[in-house]
Amino acid sequence: MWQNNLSLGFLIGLSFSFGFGLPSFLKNLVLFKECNMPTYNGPVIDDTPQLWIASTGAVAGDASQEGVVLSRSGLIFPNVLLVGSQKAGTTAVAFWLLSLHATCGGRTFDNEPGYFKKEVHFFDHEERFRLGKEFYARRFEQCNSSDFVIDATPKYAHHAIRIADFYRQYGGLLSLKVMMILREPISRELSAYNHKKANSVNLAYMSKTNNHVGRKFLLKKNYTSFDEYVDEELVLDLTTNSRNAHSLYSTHLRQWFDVLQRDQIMILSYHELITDPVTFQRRVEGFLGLSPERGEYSLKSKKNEKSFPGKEVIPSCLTQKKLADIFQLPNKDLYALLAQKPGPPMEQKPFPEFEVMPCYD
Ligand SMILES: Nc1ncnc2c1ncn2[C@@H]1O[C@H](COP(=O)(O)OS(=O)(=O)O)[C@@H](OP(=O)(O)O)[C@H]1O
Repeated sequence: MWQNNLSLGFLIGLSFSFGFGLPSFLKNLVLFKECNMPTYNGPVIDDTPQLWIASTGAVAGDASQEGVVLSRSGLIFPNVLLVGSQKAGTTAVAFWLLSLHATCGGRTFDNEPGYFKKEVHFFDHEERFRLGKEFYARRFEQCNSSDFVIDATPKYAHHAIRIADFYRQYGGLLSLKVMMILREPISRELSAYNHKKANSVNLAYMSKTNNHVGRKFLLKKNYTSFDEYVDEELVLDLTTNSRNAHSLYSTHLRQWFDVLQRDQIMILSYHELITDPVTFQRRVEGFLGLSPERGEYSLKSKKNEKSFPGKEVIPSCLTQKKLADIFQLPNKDLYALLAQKPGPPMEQKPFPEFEVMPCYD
């Protein structure tokens, strides 16, 4: 299968087509000329597009001691962002990635909720963003020997412009890699509803979650069903393109495509994650330049089977039809956008159209 050979072939092909000898580019890590960190003795590279190629040279488990990802300001920021979509398997993918030797995630302070290690919520939480670059970088100080520093905050999908401005200002924009997993919108919305419902009914969880720091994922009111939630809240969010319109993917992707080179962005399919996790994993490995995992933890398809009062596993056909009508044009727009702007070689082409889940009458 081409996917199985993708990572190595891609690395070798790119390295030679861009004039990098394989051994040297494996050593080259992202560093910017303004940076003056005493711990780094490797090459100083300007912030040019070639850096993207250089940074793909890292090999899982081969994170050298000099493998520091430094920004122009001398601070460590993530060089890999998994920006969503919310409820599209980002936790499973982040846990897999963070289990590899070459990767490093955030750490938490004070009484921040534990899941802030996976999702740092810097760009999407105003009060955290206002604390500035040092606040963000402090969470990654322990990553100074990692090739890949990862923040997997699903709500970053909405914040392309802010994120690009930040990296443009402090360095690293051209070597940043962004991944986004897309899930059929109605099932994504149902999953989000269930998540909010679970948190709303689970008082123990709520009291554990730090109210001040963690923005809670709760229902605005105690809806009795997905139908009611759709009618009273979701339709309005979607038709007004509110900040909760997470499933209007093309709107967000257009912004990402404007601020980054298309090859810096990998669009992945949730359907593939659940039906063929090995191929999904190979794509991510190829994109990041990780060698296919060597006995390390691998990505597995594992649905959340937790049950709680009020959980709904399929929507009513009436509600599904209502949402299908709303998503029809945005989905078409998404397929056209992805066809028009093809991504890195390991991305699925054409991007598979979403399959609607079963419903009940
Ligand atoms: N490994 C794996 N394979 C396939 N599917 C998985 C996997 N892990 C989680 N899931 C399903 O993904 C949904 C949760 O997505 P996220 O982790 O992105 O949620 S969150 O945004 O971080 O809250 C949630 O979907 P629903 O079960 O439909 O709610 C999970 O079941």
